[in-house]
Amino acid sequence: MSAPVTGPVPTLTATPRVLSIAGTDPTGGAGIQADLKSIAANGGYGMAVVTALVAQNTRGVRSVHTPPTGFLREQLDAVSDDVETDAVKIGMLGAPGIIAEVSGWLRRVRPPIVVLDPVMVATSGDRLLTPEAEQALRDLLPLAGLVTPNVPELAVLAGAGPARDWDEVVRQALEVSGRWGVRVLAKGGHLAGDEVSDALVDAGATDPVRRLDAPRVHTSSTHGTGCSLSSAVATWQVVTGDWFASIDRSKRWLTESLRHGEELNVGQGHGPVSHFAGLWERGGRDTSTGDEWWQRIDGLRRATDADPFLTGLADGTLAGKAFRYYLAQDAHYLEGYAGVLSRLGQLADDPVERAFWVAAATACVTTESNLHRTWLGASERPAPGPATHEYLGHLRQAVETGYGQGVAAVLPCYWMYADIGHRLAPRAAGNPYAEWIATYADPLFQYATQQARSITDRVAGAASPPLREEMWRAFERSAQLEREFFAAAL
Ligand SMILES: Nc1ncnc2c1ncn2[C@@H]1O[C@H](COP(=O)(O)OP(=O)(O)O)[C@@H](O)[C@H]1O
Ligand SMILES: Cc1ncc(COP(=O)(O)O)c(N)n1
Repeated sequence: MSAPVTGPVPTLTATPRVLSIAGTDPTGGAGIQADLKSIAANGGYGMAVVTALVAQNTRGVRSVHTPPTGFLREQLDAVSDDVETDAVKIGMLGAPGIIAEVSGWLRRVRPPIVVLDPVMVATSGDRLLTPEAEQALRDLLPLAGLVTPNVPELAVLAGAGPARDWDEVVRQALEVSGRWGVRVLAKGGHLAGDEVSDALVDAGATDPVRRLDAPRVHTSSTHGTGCSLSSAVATWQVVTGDWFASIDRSKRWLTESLRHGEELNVGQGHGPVSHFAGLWERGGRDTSTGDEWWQRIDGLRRATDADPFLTGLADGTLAGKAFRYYLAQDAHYLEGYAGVLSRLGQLADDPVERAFWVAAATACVTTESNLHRTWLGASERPAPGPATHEYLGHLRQAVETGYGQGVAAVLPCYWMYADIGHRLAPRAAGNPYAEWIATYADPLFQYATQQARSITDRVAGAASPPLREEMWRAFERSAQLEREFFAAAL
């Protein structure tokens, strides 16, 4: 039974009204066009005041047209005379006159949330801020609640050369934060490595450096990532009131959008990210944590694919003895696994999820008895091997720690088998193991895998960052044990 609800009932948050003050990108990937998409994708209502009209595309900037500053003021006043703005995101400012105008407006209107993306140079390498404007931009920093420089921009703000590694990024961010009394989101997109780190740096806080890591997406579609991230953070900050939580949500959304950027097929240079990919896929705002984990175990999955047990299954050369050992272990495993699944059924609050786990446990028992009838003789029953023991021990421990950990721990057993089955089935046609492989390529099993994935996404989407981290560890450990389970047969 779930605990009775006590304390204040949270009210539904109204849609955040977010204003972007930035330059344009007619190809829609950066600047104001990206900001509006990002605000909408993250659940806000976007508004836009144009500082500069930029003739640019995914390959570079051709020219910049700056309307008179008096007209900029008219745009800003047109918004603030009429609309109550919950958050402002500031992007390309270009020149000192524009900075002065925006600074004056901020002092008059005092919007509650201000995120400043100190745009200086486009991804293409073209300057978007005149060198004379750099000092004026530094003077604007204290008016912002958060400043989001990339590596070269941070260096300019710190008055140093571009950082070459993460420690230097953090040092420069602390320096900028301390000197201007501003929170800094230091972004590591320009550094190398398979993980991309960002950090919320606040020199005056008890915990001055709070880091977030995400898997690096290997893509050329990185145009407008900074614009999109800062707009998302401004939007989430209205909802959460917590900078770190807002950055975490935004970054997970951005990583997913980066992953789908190339599918848009826009332009020949650095293409845009796909702001609405998650929305299109799931009809909701939550990001797919499962997809992120799946990408993180990419190396492990490749290694599993190359495992001699699996290559032997695919081409039919696997020794019958090894296969029979594997099946006997699988029978032990399924027995324990059915218990773990029914425990998940007891823990689930949601009736649809409860029904899913109970049905899954039943299916597991049926599969195990079929396995005995069709593949294993009654006499063949070696004791559970160390890999089987360890895997089951891990699953039982995870499910006893909590529903989220349990859900995450059982996911690899679905997903890795469904994935391997789907890919091996066509290659194995006609060989002695084809029938066994076909059970995992079966559409019903693929469908169950989809359901297990969406349950995981739902639970992880609602989880606190520490719980999500525990879920990830449970998932990753299961994926490793899945591989060891195959390897143990040889
Ligand atoms: N290839 C990538 N994969 C995942 N995240 C990325 C990638 N490139 C950039 N990011 C993220 O996008 C955001 C913008 O990063 P960055 O490239 O440093 O700034 P900018 O777009 O302003 O140059 C940061 O949160 C960064 O971690
Ligand atoms: C109008 C405008 N503003 C900002 C950027 C920077 O884009 P990025 O986010 O890729 O650094 C841009 N290219 N154009």
